[in-house]
Formats: sequence, C-alpha cells, structure tokens
Amino acid sequence: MVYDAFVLLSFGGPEKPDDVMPFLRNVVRGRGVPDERLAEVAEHYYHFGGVSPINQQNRDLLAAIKKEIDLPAYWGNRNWHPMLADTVAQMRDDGVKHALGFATSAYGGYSSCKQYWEDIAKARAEVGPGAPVISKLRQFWDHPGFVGPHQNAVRAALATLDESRRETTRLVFTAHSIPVSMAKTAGPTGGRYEAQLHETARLVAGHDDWDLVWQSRSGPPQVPWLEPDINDHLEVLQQRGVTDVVVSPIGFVSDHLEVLWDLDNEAADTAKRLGLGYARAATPGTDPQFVTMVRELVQERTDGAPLQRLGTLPVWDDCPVPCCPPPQRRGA
Ligand SMILES: CC1=C(CCC(=O)O)c2cc3nc(cc4[nH]c(cc5[nH]c(cc1n2)c(C)c5CCC(=O)O)c(CCC(=O)O)c4C)C(CCC(=O)O)=C3C
Ligand SMILES: [Fe+2]
Repeated sequence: MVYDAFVLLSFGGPEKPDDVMPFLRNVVRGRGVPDERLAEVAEHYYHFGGVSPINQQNRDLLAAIKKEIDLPAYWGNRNWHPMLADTVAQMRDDGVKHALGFATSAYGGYSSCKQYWEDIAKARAEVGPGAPVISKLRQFWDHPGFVGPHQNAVRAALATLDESRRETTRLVFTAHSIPVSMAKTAGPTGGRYEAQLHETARLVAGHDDWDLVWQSRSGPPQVPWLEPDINDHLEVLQQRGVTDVVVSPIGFVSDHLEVLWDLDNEAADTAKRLGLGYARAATPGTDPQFVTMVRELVQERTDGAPLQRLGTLPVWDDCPVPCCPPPQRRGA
C-alpha cells in the first residue's frame, strides 16, 4: 500500500465564547441532550474564556509530527473547526489518494476508536467522488511512546509531594467514564476499554498497587456509567488513611479541558477539602517520545517496521466489523 499523506484526527474544541454552544450541540448531535445540560457544561468552557486548549495542543502536535515524517500532514476534527470534511476536501484538491489517520485517543471503544472511523466515513461521504481513502492507525495504549511520558510525569508529580508521607501516598489513574453498556461492547469481544486502561496503568506504574477510577461522567443519572468517580474515590482513600495522591490521567493524550476542569479544578478542590496532598501528573502533549511514537506507528504501515509495544492484549490495524456499536439514542 502506498500512502501519500498523514491526517491528525481529533475531538475539536471552541476557541471563543460564541463557539461554545454550537460546539456542544455538535458533540451531542442526534442524542437529544437538552440545552440546559449543555449550558451547564458551557460554564466550564466560559471559565476558561470560552477557549478549549485542545485545538492549540493539536496545532503544536501537528507541527512536531511534521518535523518527524515525510508525508504532507493535515488535521481535521469531529466537533469543531477545522472540521474533518473540510480537511478531506482540501486533501482531495491537493491530489491525496490514500492517507494514514492518527486519532488522539489511545484506546478501543466507541468514543475513543470506532467513532473516528465513523467520522472518516461521514467526511468522505460528504466530500463525495475523489475523496481520499483514510486508514486509521492502530490503538496505542501500550506503546512505549505513550507509556513513557506518563511514567515520567507520574515520577515528576510524586516528587512534588512530601517524601515523609510516601507510605500513605496513593497512585490514582483516571480515564473518561463511559456508559457501562458502551464499556461492555468495547472491542471485538467486549470490555476492551477497561482492559487496555488496566494494562496501561500497570505498565506506567511498574507495579500493581494503584487504583483506576473515572472522571467527566455525563448523561442522565438513570444511565449507569463506569464508577467510582475520582471525587468519590478521594473520600474513600482519605477514610482509609491515605494522606496524598498522585492523579495520572492515562485516559488522555493532552491537558485539554476535561483535564483542566475535572482534575485541576474539581478533584483538586475535593482533595483540598479532605486535607489530602494532591499532584496531577501531566499528559504526553508534545513530549518527544510521544511524537516519535506517531512516526513509528506510521512506519509500521509504510516500512513494515516492527510493532513497538509493552503489553500483551491483542492489537490490530483495521477495526473488525462489527465492534463497538454506538450508544442507544435516548428514547430509542
Ligand atoms: C472516552 C471519551 C474520551 C477520551 C477519548 C478521546 O479523547 O476521544 C472523550 C474525550 C473528550 N471529551 C470531550 C468533551 C466532551 N465529551 C462529552 C460527552 C461524552 N464524552 C464521552 C466519552 C469520551 N470523551 C461520552 C461517552 C460522552 C457522552 C456521549 C456523547 O455525547 O458522545 C461532552 C458533551 C457534554 C457532556 O455531556 O458532558 C463534551 C463537551 C473532549 C474535549 C475537551 C476540550 O474541549 O478540551 C475530549 C477530548
Ligand atoms: Fe467526552
């Protein structure tokens, strides 16, 4: 297979206050989420001036990737400009025939993986004849270029806490909560989102003495999502005699709004109220190891370079069909 371009696939985020509500309506399109719920989430964005850091983080990542790979590199989002369909139209105009796509999510499951395949299919359908083919690069939860930066960040965060309390300091990993039904059907045999997160946590920690908990739950209260929430878990840890926590958001590749709001605001406040020492570990962002990982994932496909991986769960290039069905529409 000859690939003639690279495309960064991401979530997208607002870059000014007037973007916020239209962006949120795009995120929940077709789900029947009331504007009142969106207005609540919008406040998190307004707190940061209506600007999510995610787009700038992707511009920075793309610039770093361009220095590493020989292909023309593009960027398109699911929910905000640059929208993937506009990018695919540009790629067609530039004569691109078959691109490799890198999604800013390491794991399997509907929101993290399958939905990016859907984004590609929708964007290509919108562009119509002549739209380039886009093959998504594989999931990378156990790649040394993803695990390494998280590992260094955990070490750095731990170093900011009081060393005399190391015995009662707990390592807590977080990832985006998802509906339990979505977790059950993640990957070709189910449960893959949680299984991969457990594998990543074990690889980052280098031992088994940690907790994996969840953040950023949304959706109606009667729908079960993965639990416990990080804030509830901090209460439990404090009751058990834990004095300090290192919180490592292994579910994410950059310090976007869900990290800044849900961890640096909410969870940090909870820790303060409970008298817990708190250090949030960084995400990979544009760490050189992470950028090198992107190049190595490309080279797996272009040069048949060996798979770089630390774990043992199965990995594959193209999504087996059927897997990771979309969530049930509300009332459906
Ligand atoms: C697994 C997962 C990831 C990690 C993988 C990946 O990175 O892809 C992720 C990332 C992100 N989620 C983000 C933001 C939002 N997620 C929402 C809603 C939801 N997320 C879900 C799952 C995930 N989400 C789910 C099952 C829903 C509900 C159903 C739905 O509607 O799909 C909503 C709607 C409002 C609400 O109800 O809270 C918002 C605003 C941002 C942008 C942050 C920024 O702007 O910096 C990012 C990177
Ligand atoms: Fe989300």
